[in-house]
Amino acid sequence: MAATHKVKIAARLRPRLEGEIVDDQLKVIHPGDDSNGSSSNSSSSSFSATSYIAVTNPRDTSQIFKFPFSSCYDENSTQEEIFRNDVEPLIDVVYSGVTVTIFAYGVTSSGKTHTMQGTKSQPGVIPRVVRAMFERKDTFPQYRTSLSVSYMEIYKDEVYDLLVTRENAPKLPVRENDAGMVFVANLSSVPIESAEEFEQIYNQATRNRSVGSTNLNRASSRSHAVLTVEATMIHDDSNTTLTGKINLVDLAGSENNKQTGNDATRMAESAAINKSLSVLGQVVHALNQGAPRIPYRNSRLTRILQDALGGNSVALLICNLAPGVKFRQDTLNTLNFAVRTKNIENKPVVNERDNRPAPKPHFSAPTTTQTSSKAASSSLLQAIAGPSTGGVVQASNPTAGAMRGRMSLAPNHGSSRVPRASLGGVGNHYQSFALPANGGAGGRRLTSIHERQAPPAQAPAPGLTAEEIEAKISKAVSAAVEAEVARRLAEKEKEWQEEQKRLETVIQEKSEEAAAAAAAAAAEMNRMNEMNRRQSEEHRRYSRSRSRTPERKDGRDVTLPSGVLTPLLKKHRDLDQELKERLLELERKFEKGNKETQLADVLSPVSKKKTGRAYVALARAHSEKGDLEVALDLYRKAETYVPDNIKLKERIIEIEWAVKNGKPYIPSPKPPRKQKSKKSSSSRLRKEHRVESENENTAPVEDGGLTADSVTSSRESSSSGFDGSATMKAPLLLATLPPAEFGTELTNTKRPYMEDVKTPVKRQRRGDVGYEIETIEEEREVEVSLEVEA
Ligand SMILES: Nc1ncnc2c1ncn2[C@@H]1O[C@H](COP(=O)(O)OP(=O)(O)OP(=O)(O)O)[C@@H](O)[C@H]1O
Repeated sequence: MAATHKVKIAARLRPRLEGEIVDDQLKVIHPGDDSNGSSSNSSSSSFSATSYIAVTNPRDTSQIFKFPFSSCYDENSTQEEIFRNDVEPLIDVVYSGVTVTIFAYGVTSSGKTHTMQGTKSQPGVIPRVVRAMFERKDTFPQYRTSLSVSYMEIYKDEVYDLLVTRENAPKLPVRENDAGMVFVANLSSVPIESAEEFEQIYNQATRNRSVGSTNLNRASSRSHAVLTVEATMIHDDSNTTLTGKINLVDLAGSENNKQTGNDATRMAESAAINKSLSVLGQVVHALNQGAPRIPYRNSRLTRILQDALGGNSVALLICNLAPGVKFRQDTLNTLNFAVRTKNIENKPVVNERDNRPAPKPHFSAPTTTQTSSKAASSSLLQAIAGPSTGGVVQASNPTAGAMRGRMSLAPNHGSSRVPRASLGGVGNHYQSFALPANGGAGGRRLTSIHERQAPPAQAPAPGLTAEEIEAKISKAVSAAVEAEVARRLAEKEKEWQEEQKRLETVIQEKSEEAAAAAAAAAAEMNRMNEMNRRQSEEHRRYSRSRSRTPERKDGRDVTLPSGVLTPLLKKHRDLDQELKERLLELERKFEKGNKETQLADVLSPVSKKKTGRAYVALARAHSEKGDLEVALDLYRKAETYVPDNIKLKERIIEIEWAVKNGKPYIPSPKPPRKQKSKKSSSSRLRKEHRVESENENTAPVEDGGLTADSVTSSRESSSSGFDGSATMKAPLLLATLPPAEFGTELTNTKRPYMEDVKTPVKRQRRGDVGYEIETIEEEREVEVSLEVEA
């Protein structure tokens, strides 16, 4: 008959902590409470089959979720109550040779460690269990009973022995024996003689546990801790050993990194914690769904808890709840997890071993079962089964007889730290009797083989005695059994290797992904740094040149005044290598494939200057209009014709800067034409100037170029529209400027800039008079210098 025991759930709400904002949306309701759950703050917490946890839906406060559990503890509950109600009855189950697992689950800071470990004044489940184990130890006079303890933590998905000093603690492998039992290899087990001795060992070991401070918990567990107390009961008369165990698991809490304020180390821990808890959820889900494959192997935590979830142990889940508002969603998650877990059915078995030497296998030997211990555990399991338990619980080990004698290694308790079996019960030199009841047991297979071999024995060959026939059959059965065992071992080994390979591939992939991401991030970082460096370099240069004028005036932005760089650049022209390179690059860029360049090549020097001036004038008109990108383009075209004009280069840089930084660019008023006779000393220049002066009002076209003067005269003579003759005379300019825009621009730019230059009042409006004069002087230079240099 199938013996099942559902995982039992106890929910515990911790009291409010100092500074915590708590509302009344999470309550423990006991039978007899009114509909508002007003009695949940009764002085004594309650334990009842019909208690439930009530949580108001955070999205719709009119809706209340109810989570009924066989045990619900409110914020006034004591450690003693929880122990008496839910834990103590399990002690006798342990002494009947069954494995019991109690685990505390909940969000970080919900009180798991408090419940399991407690404090000196309020000892939790662990110290109370050990005390009770010692108290019960001598009540089974037919057994010689000894207790031992092992303690491990799963930190970032690696298992460490907490009973050895941290420096010496290697990562321990999790393995599975051929009967499908999971165990931690080389985990030490320490015999204990008294509760006091245990406490000493435990306190020391707890200091080895990974604990860290987060925003939510000053001493937050960064690992899952599993303490196992094992009772070994030797029955001398029957020469059998009964092994009962209790696993006490303090899980690390699920974490929301936004709330915990985790740093990089804590984040890595948190990721491992959350991942293992998520796999735990998947395991529970798969068990509920009756999935063909349960993902125990996806984390070490679930592999180790395998026996407690759908395995062969009796399990109690203590669900810890935090009352704070900030935990509301986590509380709902925890309760949902608990609801799903309570449907999981385990099939507890009695772990009993026959220490007598193996009898010769006999095909017709009657199967001997350990009825006394089975009966004891069966009745105990029935006693602890709550209303949620599915039917009569009956532990059985149908193959104990079949296994008899073959597993005769006695557990070694002689030395103080002996690598021993832990959860699941099988160490490298110690065999458990627990066989999975859900189909994979080697023992069952052996039984069926035994049965399959039986028929030939019932038809003895003629001429052989009964003993001879029996011997032959026994030999055949032994051979078959050995072959089967070898096959199963090979299968397991293959499976294990495949799993290892798969994990290695996953790890490899993940590390490659991480490396690629890190490289990309580093490259991006370098690019950003380089950009920042360039920008600040550029900014520094400009700031230096602007240091004579305040950044802001009357709260409004003052853009970089044009021409302000002139003295500086002149002075440091040869030294400013970067600027030179940039200018050269700009020249190259615009020279390459530029029609203007080709045209400039065939123009005379004078025509080049004139065309350049024309472009400057147009560019200036655009910049005054705020159309900086077009202006920039025109200035660059002008540069094609007058590549050596330093003023022009400065202008281009200034406008580039303004465009790049989204700043306005306010050009100074158009400078007055210079008296060329004053500036120029060469007769050649004077002659050219004369020619230009003569042609000033006729807007001459020379070699297809349009002079700045022609545009200027058009501007001054026309208040609207575009001069058609200019269209004919300036084909190059028309290509860059639509007539309509040009007309607008003519209207807008018609202003008496000559007067402006000379009127102190106007200059004062912009601030510093001296500065203004200087600026305008330099402005003037940009355009006039074209003539001068020609
Ligand atoms: N029932 C309780 N009575 C009084 N204080 C409690 C109770 N439960 C928890 N606390 C207090 O709440 C705080 C957080 O509890 P605890 O460290 O046990 O949480 P935890 O769930 O183990 O957290 P983590 O997962 O981060 O380790 C502690 O200061 C603890 O003393």
